[in-house]
Parts: sequence; C-alpha cells; structure tokens
Amino acid sequence: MLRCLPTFRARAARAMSTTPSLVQIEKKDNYAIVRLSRAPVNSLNMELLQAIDEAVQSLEQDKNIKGMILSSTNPKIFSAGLDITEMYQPKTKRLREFWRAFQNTYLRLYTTPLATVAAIEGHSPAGGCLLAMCCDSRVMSLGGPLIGLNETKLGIVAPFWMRDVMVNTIGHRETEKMLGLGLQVNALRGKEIGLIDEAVPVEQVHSVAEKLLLEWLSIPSSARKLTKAMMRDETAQKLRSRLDEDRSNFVDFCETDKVQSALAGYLAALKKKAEAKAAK
Ligand SMILES: CCCCC/C=C/C(=O)SCCNC(=O)CCNC(=O)[C@H](O)C(C)(C)COP(=O)(O)OP(=O)(O)OC[C@H]1O[C@@H](n2cnc3c(N)ncnc32)[C@H](O)[C@@H]1OP(=O)(O)O
Repeated sequence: MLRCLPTFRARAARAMSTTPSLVQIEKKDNYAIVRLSRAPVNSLNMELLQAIDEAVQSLEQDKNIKGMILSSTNPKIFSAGLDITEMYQPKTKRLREFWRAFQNTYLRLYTTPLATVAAIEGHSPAGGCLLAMCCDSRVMSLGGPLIGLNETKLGIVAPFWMRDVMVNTIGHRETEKMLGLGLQVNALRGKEIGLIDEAVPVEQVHSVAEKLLLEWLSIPSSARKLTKAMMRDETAQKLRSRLDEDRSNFVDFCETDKVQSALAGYLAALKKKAEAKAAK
C-alpha cells in the first residue's frame, strides 16, 4: 500500500496541473461539477481524455465526494466527440496511446462508484454521446442540440463497447437504427427512446441535473454502488478482457486508406462550414 503512494501522489499532482485548463472541477457539499473545457468544441484529444479520467479518479479518492455532474464550459457544445485530428494522418504510437486513453476514460466513467449525471446543454455527437451515456442519468436542453452516435455518417464504425453502452441505455432495436443510420436526435426524441431522462429548457439543465443526482445520492450508498456494479461490470469486463485486441483493431482500421479519405473529407466539410459561418 505504502509503495503505491508515490505513484498516486504523482498522478494527483499531474491531475492538478492538467485539470484547470482542460477540465474544471467545482466542489459542492458532497458532489462535484466537472466541466469539460477544451475550446472550441471539447473535442476529445488524448490530453482531454486523460484529464477526464484523472478528474474522476481524484473525485473517487475524495471521501467527501459521492457524485458528480459532467458538464461543459461551452453551453453550445457538450463535446464534439473524438478529436478527428488525432485519427487523421496519425503517428501509430500516438494513435495507440490515444485509443488506450479513450478505453480508460470509458471504463473509469462507466464503472465509477460515484453517482453521475450528464448535464447536456449543447451538442453531443459520437464520443460526446458516449460520455453522456456512461453517466447514471442525462438531462438535456430542449431546442437545437443533438445527441447520438453518428460515426457511420463519417464512414467510420464505433467499437463494440460504444454499441454495448447504447444497447444498455436504449435497447437493441433503437441502437440498431441510431448506430446504423448514424442518427442524432434532439432532447425530446432522446427522451422518447430513453437516451435522455429529462428534457428541459437550457436554463434548467443544471438545477434538474442536481435534482437527479441528489435522488441517486439518497439511496444507501453501498446498495447503490453494488447495484451499479452488478448492472455494468459485465459490459466493462468485455472490453477489459480484450483491451489490446480492440486497440489493434482500431489502429488497423483507422490507418486504412478508406478511413483516412473519409476523415479527410469530413474535416474539409467541417472547415468549410466553419469558414462560411465566420464569413457571415
Ligand atoms: C475510427 C473509429 C472511431 C470510432 C469512434 C469515433 C468517435 C467519434 O467521436 S468521431 C467524431 C465525431 N464528431 C462529430 O462528427 C462532430 C463534428 N463536429 C460538429 O458537428 C460541429 O463542429 C459541432 C456541432 C460539434 C459544433 O458546431 P459549431 O459550433 O458550428 O462549430 P464548428 O463546426 O464551426 O467547429 C469549430 C472548430 O472545431 C473543429 N471541430 C469540430 N468538431 C471536431 C472534432 N470532432 N474533431 C476535431 N475538430 C473538430 C472544426 O473543424 C472547427 O475548426 P476550425 O475550422 O479550425 O475553427
């Protein structure tokens, strides 16, 4: 135990040094608000993924903290999903580390004993949708924002564990449609299919998220934690037992000409859209 301490201290120190810029943590009485804070759109590069993982880990170690609300400093964007520039024309070593960071962050957030609620004020495609689905409940703002796993629309395929989390959240048939068609839905439709628990005006997202979190925290904690583990461990274990295989599959897939040209096209379309917006 004592021999682990320096490692933990080093990690905690690293978390403190990276956390303020990429992830902001605001502690309340017995829970924390964790705000993703990577401008402009919280796209998940390796450093942001690691910062999320470290933030959740540090909260797990804090005896006063029992839950967290996952949110964004940008009210228009929860997270734009994986940073496509990590996957486009990648260096293999970095690509492998990036995917490991994504796997770790998913496993951390999906299985954390903390009670977790996603407060989704803005868009939440792909990897952003995964982060939200990893939480115990989701509150999303009515109106424009969209959420969903849109990977197929980019010409790429989500890994089996993203599918599994969606199946666990909305069932097989809805996942088949959402994933196969690369659909994103608004909060109202999200609520109809069970992807979203509460659809509310944007100004109420945080208060409703807090209400849902307090409901989770009102349950005797060991019963809540054991039940969460009982519901989620099997899904998490499926990836844990295939971490290296999954990472190799991703790297091989990502480095194919087909995927590279799909990502090039998508990045160009995003850039064109951003330029058109700036010119207005
Ligand atoms: C190979 C197997 C992988 C399987 C798993 C993959 C999971 C993923 O998460 S893939 C990523 C999927 N994400 C998306 O499809 C979202 C793409 N982005 C958008 O739809 C929009 O940007 C938005 C709705 C999130 C925000 O729209 P808006 O506020 O209008 O902002 P802009 O579109 O102008 O974007 C600003 C700026 O950010 C760049 N950008 C946006 N998303 C990403 C991203 N995911 N990765 C990297 N960069 C992104 C965009 O290109 C703009 O850049 P600049 O032109 O340099 O300002």
